[in-house]
Amino acid sequence: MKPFVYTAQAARVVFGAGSLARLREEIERVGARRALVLSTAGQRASAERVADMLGPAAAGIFARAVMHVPVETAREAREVARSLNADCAVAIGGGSTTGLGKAIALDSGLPIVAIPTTYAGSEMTPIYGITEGGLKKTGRDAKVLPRTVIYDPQLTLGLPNTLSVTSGINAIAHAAEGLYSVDGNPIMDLMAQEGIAAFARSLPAIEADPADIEARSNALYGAWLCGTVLGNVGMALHHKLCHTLGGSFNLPHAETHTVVLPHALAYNAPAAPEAMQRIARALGVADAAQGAFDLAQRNGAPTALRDIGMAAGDVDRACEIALQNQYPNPRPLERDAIRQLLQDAFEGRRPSPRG
Ligand SMILES: NC(=O)C1=CN([C@@H]2O[C@H](COP(=O)(O)OP(=O)(O)OC[C@H]3O[C@@H](n4cnc5c(N)ncnc54)[C@H](OP(=O)(O)O)[C@@H]3O)[C@@H](O)[C@H]2O)C=CC1
Ligand SMILES: O=C(O)/C=C\C(=O)CC(=O)O
Repeated sequence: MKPFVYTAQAARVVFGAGSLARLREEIERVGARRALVLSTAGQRASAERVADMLGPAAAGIFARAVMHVPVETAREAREVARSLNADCAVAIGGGSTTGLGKAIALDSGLPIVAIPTTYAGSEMTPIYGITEGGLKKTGRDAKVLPRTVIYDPQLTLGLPNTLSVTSGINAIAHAAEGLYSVDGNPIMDLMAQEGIAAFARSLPAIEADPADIEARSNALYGAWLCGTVLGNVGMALHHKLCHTLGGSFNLPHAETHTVVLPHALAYNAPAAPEAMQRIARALGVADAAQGAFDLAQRNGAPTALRDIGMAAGDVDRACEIALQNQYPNPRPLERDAIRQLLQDAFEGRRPSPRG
Protein backbone atom coordinates (compact mmCIF):
# COMPACT_ATOMS: atom_id res chain seq x y z
CA MET A 1 0.00 0.00 0.00
CA LYS A 2 1.35 3.46 -0.85
CA PRO A 3 1.77 5.99 2.00
CA PHE A 4 -1.10 8.46 2.51
CA VAL A 5 -2.40 11.30 4.67
CA TYR A 6 -6.08 11.38 5.64
CA THR A 7 -7.79 14.32 7.39
CA ALA A 8 -11.43 13.81 8.35
CA GLN A 9 -13.66 16.77 7.51
CA ALA A 10 -16.55 17.38 9.88
CA ALA A 11 -19.95 17.60 8.26
CA ARG A 12 -23.20 16.32 9.68
CA VAL A 13 -25.35 14.38 7.21
CA VAL A 14 -29.08 13.88 7.74
CA PHE A 15 -30.32 11.45 5.11
CA GLY A 16 -33.67 10.02 4.09
CA ALA A 17 -37.06 10.60 2.50
CA GLY A 18 -38.85 13.29 4.49
CA SER A 19 -35.71 14.50 6.27
CA LEU A 20 -36.45 18.10 5.25
CA ALA A 21 -38.90 18.06 8.17
CA ARG A 22 -35.86 18.12 10.47
CA LEU A 23 -34.60 21.43 9.10
CA ARG A 24 -35.71 23.56 12.02
CA GLU A 25 -33.96 21.42 14.62
CA GLU A 26 -30.85 21.31 12.41
CA ILE A 27 -30.83 25.12 12.23
CA GLU A 28 -31.04 25.28 16.02
CA ARG A 29 -28.24 22.74 16.25
CA VAL A 30 -25.84 25.08 14.41
CA GLY A 31 -26.86 27.80 16.87
CA ALA A 32 -28.74 29.91 14.32
CA ARG A 33 -31.95 31.91 14.72
CA ARG A 34 -32.12 33.94 11.51
CA ALA A 35 -31.53 31.90 8.36
CA LEU A 36 -31.19 33.44 4.91
CA VAL A 37 -32.70 30.95 2.45
CA LEU A 38 -30.92 30.73 -0.93
CA SER A 39 -32.11 29.28 -4.24
CA THR A 40 -32.11 29.95 -7.95
CA ALA A 41 -34.97 31.97 -9.39
CA GLY A 42 -36.39 28.77 -10.92
CA GLN A 43 -36.44 26.99 -7.54
CA ARG A 44 -37.94 29.90 -5.61
CA ALA A 45 -40.98 27.83 -4.62
CA SER A 46 -38.68 25.42 -2.73
CA ALA A 47 -37.05 28.38 -0.95
CA GLU A 48 -40.48 29.69 0.04
CA ARG A 49 -41.46 26.29 1.38
CA VAL A 50 -38.28 26.19 3.45
CA ALA A 51 -38.87 29.73 4.76
CA ASP A 52 -42.44 28.77 5.72
CA MET A 53 -41.13 25.74 7.61
CA LEU A 54 -38.66 27.93 9.49
CA GLY A 55 -41.24 30.55 10.41
CA PRO A 56 -39.61 33.24 12.60
CA ALA A 57 -36.22 31.53 12.15
CA ALA A 58 -36.24 32.62 8.48
CA ALA A 59 -34.61 36.03 7.98
CA GLY A 60 -35.48 36.20 4.28
CA ILE A 61 -35.05 34.67 0.83
CA PHE A 62 -32.41 35.42 -1.78
CA ALA A 63 -33.52 33.57 -4.93
CA ARG A 64 -30.95 34.78 -7.43
CA ALA A 65 -28.27 32.07 -7.43
CA VAL A 66 -26.82 31.41 -10.90
CA MET A 67 -24.19 29.06 -12.24
CA HIS A 68 -20.52 29.72 -11.37
CA VAL A 69 -21.28 32.40 -8.73
CA PRO A 70 -20.65 35.76 -10.48
CA VAL A 71 -18.89 38.11 -8.06
CA GLU A 72 -21.71 40.67 -8.41
CA THR A 73 -24.26 38.09 -7.20
CA ALA A 74 -21.94 37.08 -4.35
CA ARG A 75 -21.62 40.73 -3.25
CA GLU A 76 -25.35 41.29 -3.45
CA ALA A 77 -26.10 38.13 -1.41
CA ARG A 78 -23.48 39.06 1.22
CA GLU A 79 -25.06 42.50 1.55
CA VAL A 80 -28.55 41.01 1.92
CA ALA A 81 -27.25 38.59 4.59
CA ARG A 82 -25.66 41.49 6.46
CA SER A 83 -28.67 43.78 6.22
CA LEU A 84 -30.99 41.05 7.51
CA ASN A 85 -28.63 40.10 10.34
CA ALA A 86 -28.65 36.54 9.09
CA ASP A 87 -26.66 34.10 11.20
CA CYS A 88 -26.90 31.11 8.85
CA ALA A 89 -27.42 30.37 5.14
CA VAL A 90 -29.76 27.61 4.03
CA ALA A 91 -28.96 26.62 0.42
CA ILE A 92 -31.67 24.59 -1.31
CA GLY A 93 -30.77 23.54 -4.86
CA GLY A 94 -27.82 22.36 -6.92
CA GLY A 95 -24.16 23.31 -6.99
CA SER A 96 -24.95 26.88 -8.06
CA THR A 97 -26.98 27.57 -4.93
CA THR A 98 -24.55 25.80 -2.62
CA GLY A 99 -21.79 27.82 -4.31
CA LEU A 100 -23.57 31.07 -3.46
CA GLY A 101 -23.84 29.96 0.17
CA LYS A 102 -20.10 29.31 0.13
CA ALA A 103 -19.40 32.81 -1.23
CA ILE A 104 -21.34 34.25 1.73
CA ALA A 105 -19.59 31.96 4.21
CA LEU A 106 -16.16 32.82 2.81
CA ASP A 107 -16.77 36.47 3.59
CA SER A 108 -18.66 36.17 6.88
CA GLY A 109 -18.06 32.71 8.32
CA LEU A 110 -21.83 32.09 8.47
CA PRO A 111 -22.60 28.39 8.81
CA ILE A 112 -24.29 26.76 5.82
CA VAL A 113 -27.04 24.19 5.99
CA ALA A 114 -27.17 22.64 2.51
CA ILE A 115 -30.17 20.85 1.03
CA PRO A 116 -28.92 19.47 -2.30
CA THR A 117 -31.40 18.73 -5.07
CA THR A 118 -28.88 17.69 -7.74
CA TYR A 119 -25.97 15.24 -7.54
CA ALA A 120 -23.07 17.70 -8.14
CA GLY A 121 -21.64 17.12 -4.64
CA SER A 122 -20.57 20.67 -3.74
CA GLU A 123 -22.26 20.31 -0.33
CA MET A 124 -19.52 17.90 0.80
CA THR A 125 -16.53 20.03 -0.22
CA PRO A 126 -14.58 22.98 1.18
CA ILE A 127 -14.10 24.14 -2.44
CA TYR A 128 -15.54 27.49 -3.47
CA GLY A 129 -15.61 29.18 -6.87
CA ILE A 130 -16.31 32.81 -7.76
CA THR A 131 -16.37 34.25 -11.28
CA GLU A 132 -15.04 37.73 -12.00
CA GLY A 133 -14.36 39.26 -15.41
CA GLY A 134 -15.17 35.95 -17.12
CA LEU A 135 -12.60 34.08 -15.03
CA LYS A 136 -13.63 31.57 -12.37
CA LYS A 137 -11.25 31.31 -9.44
CA THR A 138 -11.56 28.36 -7.12
CA GLY A 139 -10.02 27.78 -3.72
CA ARG A 140 -10.35 25.65 -0.59
CA ASP A 141 -11.35 27.01 2.80
CA ALA A 142 -12.72 25.02 5.75
CA LYS A 143 -15.15 27.92 6.44
CA VAL A 144 -17.22 27.10 3.35
CA LEU A 145 -17.78 23.42 4.08
CA PRO A 146 -21.49 23.19 4.93
CA ARG A 147 -21.99 22.40 8.61
CA THR A 148 -25.03 20.20 7.99
CA VAL A 149 -26.32 18.54 4.83
CA ILE A 150 -29.92 17.35 4.55
CA TYR A 151 -30.34 14.80 1.77
CA ASP A 152 -34.04 14.32 1.12
CA PRO A 153 -34.73 12.28 -2.05
CA GLN A 154 -38.31 13.56 -2.19
CA LEU A 155 -36.92 16.95 -3.21
CA THR A 156 -35.25 15.41 -6.26
CA LEU A 157 -38.35 13.76 -7.77
CA GLY A 158 -38.81 16.75 -10.08
CA LEU A 159 -35.22 16.82 -11.33
CA PRO A 160 -35.54 16.29 -15.11
CA ASN A 161 -34.18 12.97 -16.40
CA THR A 162 -31.37 14.35 -18.55
CA LEU A 163 -30.18 16.56 -15.71
CA SER A 164 -30.35 13.60 -13.32
CA VAL A 165 -28.05 11.60 -15.59
CA THR A 166 -25.60 14.41 -16.37
CA SER A 167 -25.44 15.50 -12.74
CA GLY A 168 -24.89 11.88 -11.69
CA ILE A 169 -22.02 11.54 -14.16
CA ASN A 170 -20.56 14.83 -12.86
CA ALA A 171 -20.44 13.08 -9.46
CA ILE A 172 -19.01 9.86 -10.93
CA ALA A 173 -16.20 11.99 -12.40
CA HIS A 174 -15.20 13.15 -8.87
CA ALA A 175 -14.95 9.52 -7.74
CA ALA A 176 -13.18 8.31 -10.89
CA GLU A 177 -10.47 10.96 -10.62
CA GLY A 178 -10.26 10.31 -6.88
CA LEU A 179 -9.27 6.73 -7.66
CA TYR A 180 -6.14 7.89 -9.50
CA SER A 181 -5.55 11.04 -7.47
CA VAL A 182 -1.98 11.95 -6.56
CA ASP A 183 -3.10 12.25 -2.92
CA GLY A 184 -5.67 9.47 -2.78
CA ASN A 185 -6.15 7.23 0.23
CA PRO A 186 -7.90 3.90 0.95
CA ILE A 187 -10.95 5.48 2.63
CA MET A 188 -11.61 7.70 -0.38
CA ASP A 189 -11.09 4.68 -2.68
CA LEU A 190 -13.85 2.82 -0.85
CA MET A 191 -16.18 5.80 -1.02
CA ALA A 192 -15.38 6.34 -4.70
CA GLN A 193 -16.17 2.76 -5.68
CA GLU A 194 -19.36 2.67 -3.63
CA GLY A 195 -20.41 6.06 -5.03
CA ILE A 196 -19.90 5.00 -8.65
CA ALA A 197 -21.77 1.74 -8.02
CA ALA A 198 -24.68 3.68 -6.45
CA PHE A 199 -25.04 5.70 -9.65
CA ALA A 200 -24.57 2.69 -11.93
CA ARG A 201 -27.68 1.13 -10.38
CA SER A 202 -29.72 4.30 -9.80
CA LEU A 203 -29.38 6.29 -13.04
CA PRO A 204 -30.99 3.63 -15.30
CA ALA A 205 -33.72 3.15 -12.67
CA ILE A 206 -34.42 6.92 -12.59
CA GLU A 207 -34.51 6.98 -16.40
CA ALA A 208 -37.10 4.17 -16.28
CA ASP A 209 -39.14 5.81 -13.50
CA PRO A 210 -38.20 9.32 -12.28
CA ALA A 211 -40.51 8.86 -9.26
CA ASP A 212 -38.65 5.75 -8.02
CA ILE A 213 -37.80 6.97 -4.51
CA GLU A 214 -35.37 4.12 -3.85
CA ALA A 215 -33.40 5.02 -7.00
CA ARG A 216 -33.49 8.70 -6.04
CA SER A 217 -32.18 7.77 -2.58
CA ASN A 218 -29.36 5.74 -4.11
CA ALA A 219 -28.41 8.64 -6.37
CA LEU A 220 -28.22 11.06 -3.42
CA TYR A 221 -26.20 8.46 -1.50
CA GLY A 222 -23.81 8.39 -4.50
CA ALA A 223 -23.70 12.20 -4.54
CA TRP A 224 -22.70 12.23 -0.87
CA LEU A 225 -19.91 9.70 -1.40
CA CYS A 226 -18.56 11.16 -4.65
CA GLY A 227 -18.77 14.72 -3.30
CA THR A 228 -16.77 13.62 -0.26
CA VAL A 229 -14.06 12.27 -2.55
CA LEU A 230 -13.92 15.61 -4.41
CA GLY A 231 -13.64 17.42 -1.10
CA ASN A 232 -10.78 15.28 0.15
CA VAL A 233 -8.39 14.57 -2.73
CA GLY A 234 -7.04 16.43 -5.74
CA MET A 235 -8.61 16.09 -9.18
CA ALA A 236 -6.74 15.75 -12.49
CA LEU A 237 -7.03 16.04 -16.30
CA HIS A 238 -10.78 15.49 -16.54
CA HIS A 239 -11.73 18.29 -14.12
CA LYS A 240 -9.16 20.65 -15.65
CA LEU A 241 -10.56 20.04 -19.14
CA CYS A 242 -14.13 20.59 -17.95
CA HIS A 243 -13.21 23.85 -16.24
CA THR A 244 -11.46 25.02 -19.42
CA LEU A 245 -14.47 24.13 -21.54
CA GLY A 246 -16.97 25.60 -19.08
CA GLY A 247 -14.96 28.74 -18.34
CA SER A 248 -13.66 29.63 -21.80
CA PHE A 249 -16.53 28.42 -23.98
CA ASN A 250 -19.43 28.74 -21.57
CA LEU A 251 -20.44 25.09 -21.94
CA PRO A 252 -22.96 23.74 -19.40
CA HIS A 253 -21.29 22.19 -16.35
CA ALA A 254 -22.83 18.74 -15.83
CA GLU A 255 -23.24 18.05 -19.56
CA THR A 256 -19.58 18.89 -20.19
CA HIS A 257 -18.51 16.45 -17.47
CA THR A 258 -20.73 13.80 -19.03
CA VAL A 259 -19.25 14.18 -22.51
CA VAL A 260 -15.60 14.48 -21.49
CA LEU A 261 -15.38 11.74 -18.83
CA PRO A 262 -15.14 8.69 -21.15
CA HIS A 263 -12.35 10.36 -23.14
CA ALA A 264 -10.38 11.50 -20.09
CA LEU A 265 -10.60 7.94 -18.73
CA ALA A 266 -9.46 6.49 -22.06
CA TYR A 267 -6.51 8.92 -22.06
CA ASN A 268 -5.45 7.99 -18.53
CA ALA A 269 -6.17 4.25 -18.83
CA PRO A 270 -2.64 3.13 -19.79
CA ALA A 271 -1.16 5.00 -16.80
CA ALA A 272 -3.76 4.03 -14.17
CA PRO A 273 -4.80 0.42 -14.85
CA GLU A 274 -5.78 -0.41 -11.27
CA ALA A 275 -8.04 2.65 -10.95
CA MET A 276 -9.66 1.76 -14.31
CA GLN A 277 -10.38 -1.76 -13.10
CA ARG A 278 -12.03 -0.39 -9.97
CA ILE A 279 -14.14 2.07 -11.98
CA ALA A 280 -15.15 -0.66 -14.44
CA ARG A 281 -16.05 -3.03 -11.59
CA ALA A 282 -18.15 -0.34 -9.89
CA LEU A 283 -19.93 0.39 -13.18
CA GLY A 284 -20.41 -3.35 -13.76
CA VAL A 285 -18.66 -3.27 -17.15
CA ALA A 286 -15.42 -4.55 -18.72
CA ASP A 287 -13.96 -1.16 -19.69
CA ALA A 288 -14.21 2.04 -17.61
CA ALA A 289 -14.17 4.54 -20.50
CA GLN A 290 -16.70 2.62 -22.58
CA GLY A 291 -18.84 2.08 -19.49
CA ALA A 292 -19.00 5.83 -18.80
CA PHE A 293 -19.90 6.50 -22.45
CA ASP A 294 -22.62 3.83 -22.48
CA LEU A 295 -24.12 5.00 -19.18
CA ALA A 296 -24.64 8.45 -20.71
CA GLN A 297 -25.84 7.29 -24.12
CA ARG A 298 -28.25 4.62 -22.87
CA ASN A 299 -29.87 7.06 -20.49
CA GLY A 300 -30.46 9.90 -22.92
CA ALA A 301 -27.56 12.20 -21.99
CA PRO A 302 -25.42 14.05 -24.55
CA THR A 303 -22.18 12.41 -25.71
CA ALA A 304 -20.69 15.07 -28.03
CA LEU A 305 -19.36 18.55 -27.26
CA ARG A 306 -20.75 19.77 -30.59
CA ASP A 307 -24.23 18.95 -29.30
CA ILE A 308 -23.87 21.10 -26.17
CA GLY A 309 -22.70 24.33 -27.76
CA MET A 310 -19.04 23.92 -28.74
CA ALA A 311 -17.91 25.10 -32.19
CA ALA A 312 -15.48 23.02 -34.30
CA GLY A 313 -13.08 25.98 -34.42
CA ASP A 314 -12.77 25.97 -30.61
CA VAL A 315 -11.09 22.56 -30.34
CA ASP A 316 -7.58 23.89 -31.03
CA ARG A 317 -7.95 26.77 -28.58
CA ALA A 318 -9.33 24.44 -25.90
CA CYS A 319 -6.26 22.24 -26.37
CA GLU A 320 -3.91 25.22 -26.04
CA ILE A 321 -5.61 26.44 -22.85
CA ALA A 322 -5.67 22.94 -21.36
CA LEU A 323 -1.92 22.60 -21.89
CA GLN A 324 -1.00 25.97 -20.39
CA ASN A 325 -0.52 24.69 -16.85
CA GLN A 326 0.97 21.40 -15.76
CA TYR A 327 -0.78 19.61 -12.90
CA PRO A 328 -0.68 16.13 -11.39
CA ASN A 329 -2.19 13.53 -13.74
CA PRO A 330 -1.40 9.82 -14.06
CA ARG A 331 -0.35 10.25 -17.71
CA PRO A 332 1.77 13.25 -18.70
CA LEU A 333 -0.04 15.84 -20.82
CA GLU A 334 0.83 15.04 -24.45
CA ARG A 335 -0.23 17.66 -26.98
CA ASP A 336 -1.26 15.37 -29.86
CA ALA A 337 -3.11 12.94 -27.60
CA ILE A 338 -4.97 15.74 -25.76
CA ARG A 339 -5.93 17.27 -29.12
CA GLN A 340 -7.27 13.86 -30.19
CA LEU A 341 -9.12 13.44 -26.88
CA LEU A 342 -10.90 16.77 -27.45
CA GLN A 343 -11.69 15.88 -31.07
CA ASP A 344 -13.18 12.54 -29.97
CA ALA A 345 -15.25 14.33 -27.31
CA PHE A 346 -16.31 16.96 -29.85
CA GLU A 347 -17.57 14.29 -32.24
CA GLY A 348 -18.94 11.98 -29.54
CA ARG A 349 -16.94 8.89 -30.52
CA ARG A 350 -17.25 5.84 -28.27
CA PRO A 351 -13.76 5.19 -26.86
CA SER A 352 -11.91 2.08 -28.03
CA PRO A 353 -11.47 -0.72 -25.47
CA ARG A 354 -8.17 -0.80 -23.52
CA GLY A 355 -6.45 -4.10 -22.90
N1 LIG B 1 -17.43 23.64 -5.22
C1 LIG B 1 -17.67 22.38 -5.48
O1 LIG B 1 -17.22 21.48 -4.76
C2 LIG B 1 -18.52 22.04 -6.66
C3 LIG B 1 -19.07 23.06 -7.38
N2 LIG B 1 -19.88 22.78 -8.45
C4 LIG B 1 -20.43 23.92 -9.17
O2 LIG B 1 -21.87 23.81 -9.14
C5 LIG B 1 -22.41 24.28 -10.37
C6 LIG B 1 -23.19 23.18 -11.05
O3 LIG B 1 -24.10 22.59 -10.15
P1 LIG B 1 -25.33 21.77 -10.71
O4 LIG B 1 -25.98 21.17 -9.55
O5 LIG B 1 -24.91 20.92 -11.84
O6 LIG B 1 -26.21 22.89 -11.39
P2 LIG B 1 -27.24 24.00 -10.84
O7 LIG B 1 -27.18 24.18 -9.39
O8 LIG B 1 -27.02 25.20 -11.71
O9 LIG B 1 -28.62 23.34 -11.18
C7 LIG B 1 -28.85 22.92 -12.50
C8 LIG B 1 -30.31 22.94 -12.79
O10 LIG B 1 -30.97 22.06 -11.91
C9 LIG B 1 -32.27 22.54 -11.72
N3 LIG B 1 -32.75 21.96 -10.49
C10 LIG B 1 -32.08 21.86 -9.33
N4 LIG B 1 -32.81 21.18 -8.45
C11 LIG B 1 -33.96 20.86 -9.07
C12 LIG B 1 -35.11 20.14 -8.68
N5 LIG B 1 -35.22 19.58 -7.48
N6 LIG B 1 -36.11 19.99 -9.55
C13 LIG B 1 -36.02 20.51 -10.79
N7 LIG B 1 -34.94 21.19 -11.23
C14 LIG B 1 -33.94 21.36 -10.37
C15 LIG B 1 -32.10 24.03 -11.68
O11 LIG B 1 -33.29 24.57 -12.14
P3 LIG B 1 -33.65 26.14 -12.21
O12 LIG B 1 -33.19 26.58 -13.55
O13 LIG B 1 -35.11 26.11 -12.06
O14 LIG B 1 -32.97 26.81 -11.10
C16 LIG B 1 -30.95 24.27 -12.63
O15 LIG B 1 -31.40 24.59 -13.92
C17 LIG B 1 -21.23 24.73 -11.20
O16 LIG B 1 -21.06 26.10 -11.04
C18 LIG B 1 -20.06 23.94 -10.61
O17 LIG B 1 -18.82 24.56 -10.86
C19 LIG B 1 -20.16 21.50 -8.82
C20 LIG B 1 -19.62 20.44 -8.13
C21 LIG B 1 -18.77 20.62 -6.98
O1 LIG C 1 -15.72 25.21 -9.97
C1 LIG C 1 -16.12 24.98 -8.82
O2 LIG C 1 -17.03 25.65 -8.30
C2 LIG C 1 -15.45 23.96 -8.02
C3 LIG C 1 -15.41 22.64 -8.31
C4 LIG C 1 -16.21 22.03 -9.31
O3 LIG C 1 -16.98 22.63 -10.02
C5 LIG C 1 -16.06 20.57 -9.47
C6 LIG C 1 -16.60 20.09 -10.77
O4 LIG C 1 -15.98 20.35 -11.81
O5 LIG C 1 -17.65 19.46 -10.79
